Amino acid sequence: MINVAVAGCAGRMGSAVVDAVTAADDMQVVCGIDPHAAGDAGAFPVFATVADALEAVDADVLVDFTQPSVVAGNLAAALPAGVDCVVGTTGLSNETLGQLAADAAPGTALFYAPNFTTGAVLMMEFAKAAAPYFPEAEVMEFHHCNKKDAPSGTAVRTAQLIAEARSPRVSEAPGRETEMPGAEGARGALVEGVPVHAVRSMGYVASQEVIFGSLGQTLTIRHDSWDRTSYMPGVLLGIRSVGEREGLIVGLETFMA
Ligand SMILES: NC(=O)C1=CN([C@@H]2O[C@H](COP(=O)(O)OP(=O)(O)OC[C@H]3O[C@@H](n4cnc5c(N)ncnc54)[C@H](OP(=O)(O)O)[C@@H]3O)[C@@H](O)[C@H]2O)C=CC1
Ligand SMILES: O=C(O)C1=N[C@H](C(=O)O)C[C@H](O)C1
Repeated sequence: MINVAVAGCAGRMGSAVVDAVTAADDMQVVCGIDPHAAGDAGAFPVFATVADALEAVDADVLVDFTQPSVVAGNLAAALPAGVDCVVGTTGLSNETLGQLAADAAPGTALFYAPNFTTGAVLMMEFAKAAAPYFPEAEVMEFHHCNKKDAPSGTAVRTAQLIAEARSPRVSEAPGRETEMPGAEGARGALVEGVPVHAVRSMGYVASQEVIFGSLGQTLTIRHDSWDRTSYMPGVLLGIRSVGEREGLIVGLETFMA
């Protein structure tokens, strides 16, 4: 039985993780961490901080779906204590993830996936495959309006993968110099040289399009998450896999067969 602590257990993703772990035969939720829900009576104890939780319960894995501003502190409490971490919270740079993993106890792993859906992983793989053949690439991402970070972690990772895979022949697509006064930002944010556009609206869960262009043609790769259950098989795969690993691991593709 894998003992799982869920940080952000009262949130949109955290509550879905609690349901998915509870429904699985080989793992159980031993506690939650969520400041405003701390002390709630329920199927498991809820603590205000990761440090409080790890003093009170024996957890094998910490799953974190919290906020960009708090995830680093949670990991800094769990990793040196030898608790493997499965992280979906976006907004941390690769450099910060590396520093946190360097402070982990021996044999302990930090697994971060900017997106736990198989479809988004494939979208990024397809974008990586297309990038050398198209001089132009832009990312459009669409999320619910309560999202706390822009651009999304998935969009940032996609831009990084495109930048790494590009041939030297990247086009000079019209940029900031074409933005009209009072409409600065119209061409998006440049992430690793790739324009990224973030849409926030009620109605979306999470969607992304990657648009490639070359002479007389475009190629659009699109993924949609319509429901947060789409992330759960990937999160459970991470929980089951992380115990055999050590150090920093980025991307669900590492564990996909
Ligand atoms: N990698 C992936 O596949 C996915 C990643 N995400 C990412 O997951 C994160 C969470 O998203 P979502 O569930 O929508 O957000 P929510 O705001 O719904 O949930 C976050 C929860 O964390 C709580 N919280 C705040 N501070 C702490 C703390 N110090 N310790 C523990 N819990 C805390 C919040 O409480 P309160 O509201 O009271 O502040 C809230 O209940 C985001 O970064 C998002 O980008 C989301 C979907 C998929
Ligand atoms: O906040 C969200 O909802 C999501 N966040 C992740 C991201 O930033 O890419 C994953 C998915 O897009 C949903």
